[in-house]
Amino acid sequence: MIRFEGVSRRYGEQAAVDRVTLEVPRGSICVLLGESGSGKSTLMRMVNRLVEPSAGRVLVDGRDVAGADPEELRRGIGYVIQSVGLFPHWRVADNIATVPRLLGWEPARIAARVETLLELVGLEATLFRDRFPHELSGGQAQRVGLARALAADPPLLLMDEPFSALDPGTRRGLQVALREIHAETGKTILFVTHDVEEALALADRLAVLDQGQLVAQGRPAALLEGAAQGPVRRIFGEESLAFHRLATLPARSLARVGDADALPMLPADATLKQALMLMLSENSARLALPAEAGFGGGTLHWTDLVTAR
Ligand SMILES: Nc1ncnc2c1ncn2[C@@H]1O[C@H](COP(=O)(O)OP(=O)(O)OP(=O)(O)O)[C@@H](O)[C@H]1O
Repeated sequence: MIRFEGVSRRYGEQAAVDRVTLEVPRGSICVLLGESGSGKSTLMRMVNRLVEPSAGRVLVDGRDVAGADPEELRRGIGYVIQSVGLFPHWRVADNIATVPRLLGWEPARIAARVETLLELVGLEATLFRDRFPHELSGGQAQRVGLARALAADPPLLLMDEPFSALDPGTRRGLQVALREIHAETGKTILFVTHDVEEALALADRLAVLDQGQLVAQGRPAALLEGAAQGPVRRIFGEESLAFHRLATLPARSLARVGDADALPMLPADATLKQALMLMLSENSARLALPAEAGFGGGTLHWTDLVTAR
């Protein structure tokens, strides 16, 4: 879907992005992770031509974006940023309808689309449609921003630290909402964050940037397998690596057959990190895992979890 081929971006002597080659498969959530100044936003903004590469090229669906008309390109790519950027004097519905209007959709089709999108992002249409941006909380505004980016049903979404200004609870809620929307719509999503937990909560694939260079890429579990070295070790935090690794593994991978009666119950798709958190909060060294298609259910034991590799 997106292919960066040896792309660099220089500002004077400095390479903000340095010879990055990376493929983002169709339908995946690929997270660009790195410390502040590592080049994440610069790399992402090459996709919708807010930044032009000094070298290399960016392909979307096999086509070099350098040959596309920037306005037209951007209309086909959803873009969500931290500051949301809603038009303050427009109601929520009008904000969401920005691109469909530009595309000349009929009013009835636009109104129906706005309703669908508000529901999709978890906002009741009758309550929110006619509000102005200043009548929304930060989390609600970000949901509207997401609805606006999805309005014309673009196959690709670029999301640049969209949840960074929100409190931890709201942020987790939006991460869950985004995963659900992704499962429902199958969009390809390129997501920038410097937050390791957010990256692991969202990513099908991770691309780790350090000083403009791509230093690791792949599935989160593979990336954190064994002893991560160098910048990856630093970015994930040496003392937290084992904990983060638990977030990449399904709880059911360590399930034993056993009597689960009266034990605290995990969701079927929980990770080992969620299991550890539930054990701590419930003061229970054992948990139950529900049966699901292809899995007969079972129990999870603290001793297995702490010795997991
Ligand atoms: N227009 C510009 N002119 C000069 N330098 C720039 C410009 N844009 C970015 N840079 C530099 O390029 C480097 C990478 O910036 P970028 O914004 O891509 O990093 P980032 O990883 O997204 O950081 P953050 O998480 O803080 O947003 C930084 O050192 C930044 O100062």
